[in-house]
Amino acid sequence: MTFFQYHAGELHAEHVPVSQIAKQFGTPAYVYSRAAIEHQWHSLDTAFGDYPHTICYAVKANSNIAVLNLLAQMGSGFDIVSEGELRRVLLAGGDPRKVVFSGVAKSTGELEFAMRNKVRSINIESVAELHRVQAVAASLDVVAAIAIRVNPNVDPETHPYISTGMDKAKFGVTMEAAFEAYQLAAKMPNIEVHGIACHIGSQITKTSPFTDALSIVLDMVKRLRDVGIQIQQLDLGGGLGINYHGETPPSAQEYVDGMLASVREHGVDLPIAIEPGRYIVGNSGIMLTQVEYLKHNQSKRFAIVDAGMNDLLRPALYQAYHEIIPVAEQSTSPIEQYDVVGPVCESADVLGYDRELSVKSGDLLAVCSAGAYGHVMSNQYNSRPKPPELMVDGDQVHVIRRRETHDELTLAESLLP
Ligand SMILES: Cc1ncc(COP(=O)(O)O)c(C=O)c1O
Ligand SMILES: N[C@@H](CCCC[NH3+])C(=O)O
Repeated sequence: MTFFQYHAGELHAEHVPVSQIAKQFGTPAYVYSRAAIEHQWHSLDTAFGDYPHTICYAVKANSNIAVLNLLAQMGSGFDIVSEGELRRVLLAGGDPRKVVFSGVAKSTGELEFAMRNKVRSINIESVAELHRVQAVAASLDVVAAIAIRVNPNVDPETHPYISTGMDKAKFGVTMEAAFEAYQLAAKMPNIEVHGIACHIGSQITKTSPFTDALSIVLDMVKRLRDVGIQIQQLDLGGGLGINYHGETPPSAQEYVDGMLASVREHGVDLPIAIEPGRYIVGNSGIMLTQVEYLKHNQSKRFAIVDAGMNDLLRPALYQAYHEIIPVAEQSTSPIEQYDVVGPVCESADVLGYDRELSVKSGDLLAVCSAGAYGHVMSNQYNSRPKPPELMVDGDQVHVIRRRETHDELTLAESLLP
């Protein structure tokens, strides 16, 4: 189901013509669909049926407080990786008792903040961190609930930059070290062993890496049981992929069914938490951009647009493919093959190579599947203000982050005395 569709030759976001959004708010701009976000979240939630579960949306994928608020209202929990993300969750009305805290480098200050706000679980990524968590909890005179994020050494078969569950990755604790770390944690006075966590990577388009990792996790849960350590929650991470360019990832139901079959088979039917990010917001957003100039040389044609790698980094960083489609379906311009490039002074500033487009200067284009790891990874390189974020809800458009101004770009800077 898509909430971005053509009607009468015009791309719409829900009921709003996208050209109208561009006219009112300018370009570049991120446009999200509320109904799409809700649909994706519900599809995962209902897939669990009455099996005890918490969906801990991965805030890093899109951390706009309006998005978080929407999810909090639906009952979502959150996966965070920093104090900043926890502050956003709290601002958005999220429940800290449904928050899991991941990340390899949690500072003492961040741990204090998380403990003061009573997050559900601190997902420990090293033995050194376990010692720090014990020390911080003791200094606050609290008991911190933890999970150990294990690294099952499973290949998620995705881009190497977004693979996290193999032994060469910095994430998590190897299985052998985790078994020992749990026994150490069980003896620590200010630690409560709550769960086990595992996240093997992102944009995973097959079920097998998830079930392979899960069966390793479940074996560990049973081993821990045998030494008297009772795990209360399985946090199975995020990573479910989406369709950017013809991928066919498992559906929410297939993904969840795979998990439930596995836990039942192992006799370990504990409550499950998952940490989906991309699946919920990825295809719920587009980035709108306008063609500034067309240009060609002997070997290439370029459609030079007003959005660059600073606005959407994924193509430059991961060679990620995002569909680029015209906002007006019909055009009188000839169809040509273009590299769609941005204004930034870098050769990697390409949103898409060799795209068949019929465009002229002034035309609007939509860069699809931009709702996850889009605005959150944007930056002001080349002193370019960040684009606005707009949320369409039926026939309404809400500004959920206004366009940054040029004045704001230098606000935190000062001249030498
Ligand atoms: C610990 C953790 N949880 C959840 C996610 C969300 O991943 P995705 O957006 O692929 O669902 C990530 C990012 O890969 C992560 O590092
Ligand atoms: N930023 C990545 C995903 C990273 C996931 C973080 N654990 C992307 O855009 O695909």
